[in-house]
Amino acid sequence: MSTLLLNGFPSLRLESHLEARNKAVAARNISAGAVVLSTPGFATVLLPSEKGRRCDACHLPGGGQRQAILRCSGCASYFYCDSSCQKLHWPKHKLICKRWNSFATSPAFQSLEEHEKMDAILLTHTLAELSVLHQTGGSQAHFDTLMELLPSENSSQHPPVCPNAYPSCLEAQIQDIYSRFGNNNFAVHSHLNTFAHGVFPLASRTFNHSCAPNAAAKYILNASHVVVMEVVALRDITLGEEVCLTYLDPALMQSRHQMLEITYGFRCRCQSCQTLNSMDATTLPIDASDLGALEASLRKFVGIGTGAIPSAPSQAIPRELYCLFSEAYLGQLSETFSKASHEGSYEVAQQSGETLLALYIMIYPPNYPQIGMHALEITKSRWNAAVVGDTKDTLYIKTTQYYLALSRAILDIFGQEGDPDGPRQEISLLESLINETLIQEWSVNI
Ligand SMILES: C[S@@+](CC[C@H](N)C(=O)[O-])C[C@H]1O[C@@H](n2cnc3c(N)ncnc32)[C@H](O)[C@@H]1O
Repeated sequence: MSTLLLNGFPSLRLESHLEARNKAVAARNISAGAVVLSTPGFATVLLPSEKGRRCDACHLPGGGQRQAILRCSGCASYFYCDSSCQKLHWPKHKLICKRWNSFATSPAFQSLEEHEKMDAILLTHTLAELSVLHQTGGSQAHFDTLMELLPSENSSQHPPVCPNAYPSCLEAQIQDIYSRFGNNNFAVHSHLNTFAHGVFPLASRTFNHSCAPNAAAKYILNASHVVVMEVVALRDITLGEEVCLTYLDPALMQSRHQMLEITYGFRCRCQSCQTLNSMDATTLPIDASDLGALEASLRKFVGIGTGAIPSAPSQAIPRELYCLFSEAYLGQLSETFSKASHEGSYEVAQQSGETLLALYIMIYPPNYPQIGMHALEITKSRWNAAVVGDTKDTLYIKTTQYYLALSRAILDIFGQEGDPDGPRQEISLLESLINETLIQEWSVNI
């Protein structure tokens, strides 16, 4: 069985699972921050918005300190950092280079929805990769793992594929391969911003879904290499515990249940889904001061502003707060925070930022990177307010430092992902900037 590929990862083993066929369990105690699985993308394709901005082979962004992006002179539609990335991609790309433009402008391709176009390109790249393995006699272990995945029950007819991407002997397999796409298609991100989609068969074969996962996927980009997915433990995991990823953003509180059923074919029975399902619909108060009072109770419930590390309380959520657990309200709050952080008022930014943090702490599992990223946004907003408003208030500066420390603690567990630089570098910069400003310019000692 090709899942022998898991033999290289001694902290995991597969066991049987009543509903999901198999589950990955910890074969030893795993510490928070440990990488439990590392696996290359079998095929990855850039989102249309990233075409020409990132390399089609290694997916690093061009410009800046990196070399300018080179355009393939054959099709003028694929872009590379340099000749070494072009060489890496060429065995696959040469199969489609001459046919690419007529395929991409064909009515069959153009009539597809955007997500179907991504599927068509990903399927083309998957078949081209497989063709190369056929031609070169390379190891098919990852492809075998792909074909071992559970097919979607309701997978539609496969989208059109660029001609010449595959030899005719593979024709009969295309629908079979495509039936594994729907529930095994990863969004590839850098600092949590999606820039590509990819097929990572070993990760798909290994991890089941949880709305409160204890592990998360991150992506490692290196020049002249394909993208590698690393799965990181978000907290200490004990021997025998199931290791899970989340297939959907847990913040999709009302829609995720249905999406899991439609896309992945199972009904999620986790504690978080049960709690959300039991919250009968209540509407947000229209009066701003009533809403403000509820938001303040939520912040208090989660322990925001107490100086301790906030965490989801074990007691039941008070009924009057149910109305705040809605996707619509979360979107609204996030917009308010982003607008107020950029344009003021800083008071509004602080309150909406902290309310959003309280919700994130209730929705996401401990150390989930989104919490750390948001704590960093609050830090920046508070620091801007301090600098622009010349606020040397000690309490104010202390909370800025508190949020900075919170974001570092969380993002250090997830570690570096995606593009060079990013949130952890921003945290280091902010740490020194804040210290220098406090000591040298403001003579404040905390
Ligand atoms: C990517 S596969 C996961 C690996 C799978 N356990 C296996 O043995 O190949 C996704 C499929 O696993 C099943 N699955 C994953 N998480 C589940 C869960 N929490 N509850 C029930 N079934 C689940 C569903 O059938 C889903 O479509």
